[in-house]
Amino acid sequence: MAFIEEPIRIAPNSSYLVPTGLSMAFSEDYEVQIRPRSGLAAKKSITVLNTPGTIDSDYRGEIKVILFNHGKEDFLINNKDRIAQMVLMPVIKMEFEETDNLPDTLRGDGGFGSTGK
Ligand SMILES: O=c1ccn([C@H]2C[C@H](O)[C@@H](COP(=O)(O)OP(=O)(O)OP(=O)(O)O)O2)c(=O)[nH]1
Repeated sequence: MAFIEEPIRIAPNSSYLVPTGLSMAFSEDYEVQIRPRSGLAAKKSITVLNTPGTIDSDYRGEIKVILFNHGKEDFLINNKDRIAQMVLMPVIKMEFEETDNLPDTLRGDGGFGSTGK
């Protein structure tokens, strides 16, 4: 069944919420991540805007892919085109504990280029 009846056109410098026609259920110990395809990025400057997109284990709606066209030409999507890739990833659950004191490290609060180029 075609869920993209008409080709989708993404203009340069624009994003589009692309329907996949897919819904899924999986264990709550996992998430699904949506990632760009490197070929589309390298050749057409098409990427996934929110990469990696998160599909929660309790989500039952249609999975959608937020594509962004960084290129100079319109990007056309037809039914069954391969526009992104999904990866099943384990989720590590943790509990937070509030404190005023963190253990010391050499780095301390240095970041954002503090170690040089
Ligand atoms: O690229 C994406 C990202 C998310 N979703 C769906 C599945 C996901 O489980 C749900 C919520 O995503 P997320 O948690 O990233 O969104 P939010 O902005 O935090 O919204 P919410 O308040 O619904 O959690 O939307 C997609 O279909 N594609």
